[in-house]
Amino acid sequence: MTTDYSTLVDSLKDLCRTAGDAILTVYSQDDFGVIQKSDDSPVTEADHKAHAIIQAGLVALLDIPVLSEEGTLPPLSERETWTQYWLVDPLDGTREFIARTDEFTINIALMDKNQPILGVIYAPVAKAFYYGGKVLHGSWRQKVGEEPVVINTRPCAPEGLLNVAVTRNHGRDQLVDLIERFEQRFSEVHLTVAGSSLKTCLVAEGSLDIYPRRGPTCEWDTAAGQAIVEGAGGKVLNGQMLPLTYNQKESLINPDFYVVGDPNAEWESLLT
Ligand SMILES: Nc1ncnc2c1ncn2[C@@H]1O[C@H](COP(=O)(O)O)[C@@H](OP(=O)(O)O)[C@H]1O
Ligand SMILES: [Mg+2]
Repeated sequence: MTTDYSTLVDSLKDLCRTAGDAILTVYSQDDFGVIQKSDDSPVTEADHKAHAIIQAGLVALLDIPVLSEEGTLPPLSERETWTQYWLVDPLDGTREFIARTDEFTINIALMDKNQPILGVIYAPVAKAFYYGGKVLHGSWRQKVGEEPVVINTRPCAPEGLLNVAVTRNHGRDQLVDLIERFEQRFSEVHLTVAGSSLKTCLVAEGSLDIYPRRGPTCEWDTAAGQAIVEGAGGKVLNGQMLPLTYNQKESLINPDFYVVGDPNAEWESLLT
């Protein structure tokens, strides 16, 4: 059976809207409960509500396994048998949600042979979608109620400005050396702080050049963004300058990675 990816993406956007509204209902409360998970990261009622809506909605769309931050993690022996699966972060940027910065997202990736082939990211406060991937032959940004706009990454030249996406939270100390190297190579380096997968979206739409991430993240934090940035002409590289891999080990922790808008720029000497 062939999949109609354009129809599928429309349904994914509807599902994100529904989950986003549930997240915003919690966000509008003066006081919502925050629980610390075993990895010491926070989780709220909004994460759980979004997870339940997305899990049920995805299975109804395409009945393949769902791997979600708020679901159960099957052992690798079971996950290895999957040819396709949904990889989901129902609320990426929970710390942003708790700090009320508005910069949190829903992330849904369709994985095929352990590669993200389609991604949808939704920012509920901005009411903005980013979506795309190789099966759609491109990537787009769309505000609710408006037409989609094609997005492309931008070229990056050593003599010019380098605009770098950085996390607002822990993990910035590991970037100090790298940013010094950037400052030696580029005439000007500008840092843009943003929460969640929005950093990858800013590279995908050509607003920024690179999002370096050192320190732990999980596969559901990167998969949808990777599909989108690849559809827009960029790449997500590990420290060996190879694409990130998925579903290859028991743990879903990513290595350090670099989202680059211009894959032809001379990154290797800077990043390795
Ligand atoms: N110690 C840790 N282990 C695993 N992932 C971590 C982590 N610390 C941060 N992250 C990941 O970084 C994401 C947030 O990135 P940022 O701070 O740049 O917005 C978190 O997403 P969640 O909010 O979905 O948990 C989480 O997945
Ligand atoms: Mg999350």
